[in-house]
Amino acid sequence: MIDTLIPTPTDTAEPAVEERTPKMSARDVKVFYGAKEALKGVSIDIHDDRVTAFIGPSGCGKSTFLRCLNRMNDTIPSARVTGTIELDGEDINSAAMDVVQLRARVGMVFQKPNPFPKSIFENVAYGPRIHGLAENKSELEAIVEKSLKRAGLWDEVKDRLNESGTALSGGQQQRLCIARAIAVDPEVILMDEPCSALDPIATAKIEELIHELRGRYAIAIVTHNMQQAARVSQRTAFFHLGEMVEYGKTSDIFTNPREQRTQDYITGRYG
Ligand SMILES: Nc1ncnc2c1ncn2[C@@H]1O[C@H](COP(=O)(O)OP(=O)(O)OP(=O)(O)O)[C@@H](O)[C@H]1O
Repeated sequence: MIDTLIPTPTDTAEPAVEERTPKMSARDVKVFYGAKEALKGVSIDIHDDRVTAFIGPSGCGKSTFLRCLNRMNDTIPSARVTGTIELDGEDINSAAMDVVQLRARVGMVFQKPNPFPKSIFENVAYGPRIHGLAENKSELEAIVEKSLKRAGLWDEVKDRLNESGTALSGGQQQRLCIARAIAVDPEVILMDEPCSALDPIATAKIEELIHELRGRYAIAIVTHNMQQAARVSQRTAFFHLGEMVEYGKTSDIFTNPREQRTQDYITGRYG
């Protein structure tokens, strides 16, 4: 075992789910921004009931890869993606895939909380409404309540649902964004450094929430914070210079990595 400053990961008692079909499966995924190859052939499986963390130094391609998983790179004109990514065995880049539907099934929470400039209620109700998930007002209200409860925000906002989402604190806004993602009944939630704009107390709340949501959704999280990866995830992928260097149980990555580059990173030799 190597000496790191990382808390002991808590995934050791986790049952093996490798035998199950992965929720998402990426094979030889490359991303080019113009002529520059930012991601050099990443293959990884993402499972249900589990948090997968992507770690690595700045610019190594973590966010680029995360964005491939719900085709957010489509919004960047210079980006070109090759390789295959499947969701429940379906190719997400095929012409048959409805990208709006895909982004409901694979929701995303960004680094900076980005609620719409609308009421708290509307922030959560918008997605279910455009996806036709509620037949009437009371069904919509029930979805909003359930989503805010799952995001751990209901008690704080239930008496002010008509106030603007942007008037909430940063941590509350981020939980509102999580409620918004949950409201359309996703299967996967992608989080791109969801705590980097938050103070330690708000961060702890989001980490607790990730822990609670894990049983319901497959979660993939990009984080700069190795302690956070160790606390919240059961699987960790280490990226370096556009490659995915190592992927495995979080406890193995932080205590017994196979690759020298992973060891150098987690012991703070570079990053
Ligand atoms: N829209 C873009 N256009 C051109 N190059 C980009 C774009 N987005 C990212 N890149 C480049 O791709 C590489 C990977 O970037 P990416 O943001 O995925 O890394 P990261 O590991 O998430 O970094 P950080 O931890 O700093 O967010 C970097 O060299 C970056 O400059």
